[in-house]
Amino acid sequence: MSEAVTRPATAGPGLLASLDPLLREWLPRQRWFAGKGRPVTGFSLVAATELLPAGGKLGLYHLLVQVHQPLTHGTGPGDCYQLLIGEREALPPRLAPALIGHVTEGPLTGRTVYEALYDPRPAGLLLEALRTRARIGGLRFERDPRQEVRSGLVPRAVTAEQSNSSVVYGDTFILKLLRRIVPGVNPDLELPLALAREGCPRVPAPTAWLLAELSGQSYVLGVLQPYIQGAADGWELALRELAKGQDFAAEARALGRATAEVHTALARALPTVTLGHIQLRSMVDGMLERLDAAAQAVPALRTYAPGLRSAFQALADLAAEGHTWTAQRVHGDLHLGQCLRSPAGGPSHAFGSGGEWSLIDFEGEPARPLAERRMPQPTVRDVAGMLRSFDYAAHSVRPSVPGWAESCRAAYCSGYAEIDGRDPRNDPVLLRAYETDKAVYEVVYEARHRPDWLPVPLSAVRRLASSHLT
Ligand SMILES: Nc1ncnc2c1ncn2[C@@H]1O[C@H](COP(=O)(O)OP(=O)(O)O)[C@@H](O)[C@H]1O
Ligand SMILES: O=P(O)(O)O[C@H]1O[C@H](CO)[C@@H](O[C@H]2O[C@H](CO)[C@@H](O)[C@H](O)[C@H]2O)[C@H](O)[C@H]1O
Repeated sequence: MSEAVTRPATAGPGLLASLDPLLREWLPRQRWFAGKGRPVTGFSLVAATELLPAGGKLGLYHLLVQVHQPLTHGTGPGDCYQLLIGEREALPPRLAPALIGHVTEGPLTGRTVYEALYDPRPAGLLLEALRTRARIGGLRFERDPRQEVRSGLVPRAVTAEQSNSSVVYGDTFILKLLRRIVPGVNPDLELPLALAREGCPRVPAPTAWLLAELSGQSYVLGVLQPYIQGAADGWELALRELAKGQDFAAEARALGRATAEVHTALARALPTVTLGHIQLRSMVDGMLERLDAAAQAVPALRTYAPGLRSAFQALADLAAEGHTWTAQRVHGDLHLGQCLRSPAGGPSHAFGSGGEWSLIDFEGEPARPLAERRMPQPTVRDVAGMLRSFDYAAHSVRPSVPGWAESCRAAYCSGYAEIDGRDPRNDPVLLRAYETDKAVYEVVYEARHRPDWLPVPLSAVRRLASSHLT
């Protein structure tokens, strides 16, 4: 493994010529590929780092690749993706699912290339580099010096549906490699670090992270954090209870408390601002623009657009009357799948007693620009995300359990108020606007990624478009 920290970072010329035809076919099939539905017309190499030399038993490249695609609106440089590419003479059967293809062009002709994150040796090499705080070409492997990482922890790929890709090491750490990368500070590292500084026990503190320095710009490529052993996510737990016809209100209330604890710590750690008329107007304009774009992309949304617009307009009207709201850094894409509960009485690392809720994945909505994801926002945004999630769970089981979502939604808001002192339901116009914005996002997300699920957010759209405030 020592070669990871000593090998110079140069990738052979023509590498992309070998990979191009294979990536065109493979990339759009990946869950984390954000450009689905638009043809891939080419690639350019942003950076290539040779982690193990090509042509031997196992060659390994860390690549940042820009994918050329026609954009929906205008032109642009195309999204940049992080890839860890292995190349061998042949793949052992255990790696068959990781196959990208057999190379027929360029310098790797005759070799087999594959997704190397799912191969224990390359995955182990990344951990070793983080452990030893290696510098390899433009790659900087950083570690919190107060947190130790044992060498030799056995890697295992996470197979869950993800927007990025993760590997668990010895049930001790989990490394998330970000797939679509953008220059700048990534909230998925920034916010957990800030929360760790505040001593907030609700979020696993980053142990180590991977950065790239390219042409004077910094990119966050990955984050290693303690793995919560035996944890179940809120989505799994909710569906389990629903299947038994069981109420989930006590857990929902605990989740409301956990959310408020994280919000309180974020407000202490990072600046808060007051949103006045001008900021509110531009926020509402953003919501209206997203709705228009969504209605363009998903025809089923069009008939509800006037009703949905009224939810945003009501917020603009309040702002025009002089109402102001406090904004702060928030999670930005909070839903049941982002909440992990450690087993009662079981191991939970440094997270206090067993059976506690933790929040993960502070990346925000991956499709939104980084600057927008890092802007202070009303905390109601996260609350709305969770309320939507209870609704999602209730709509995804048959037979339905009457009143289940409503009881969770109420309990969650009560739990939130127990910590924060303010009940999100006391701000109905703001809450409806954010729930509507989220449901519109979900319609687009489902149309793009899981068309069978489209009826779930559409049912909320129907409700939100016709709900009139009393
Ligand atoms: N600290 C952790 N402990 C245990 N499991 C985790 C932890 N962080 C993430 N996971 C698991 O990995 C999955 C993906 O993590 P997440 O941060 O949501 O990635 P993505 O941004 O790719 O969706 C989660 O759904 C969860 O099951
Ligand atoms: O994978 P991410 O955490 O980045 O989030 C994206 O995918 C989510 C689905 O996996 C999506 O969430 C939507 O579906 C969930 C059920 O699968 C539900 O609990 C959420 O409330 C609903 O928004 C999320 O929106 C998307 O950004």
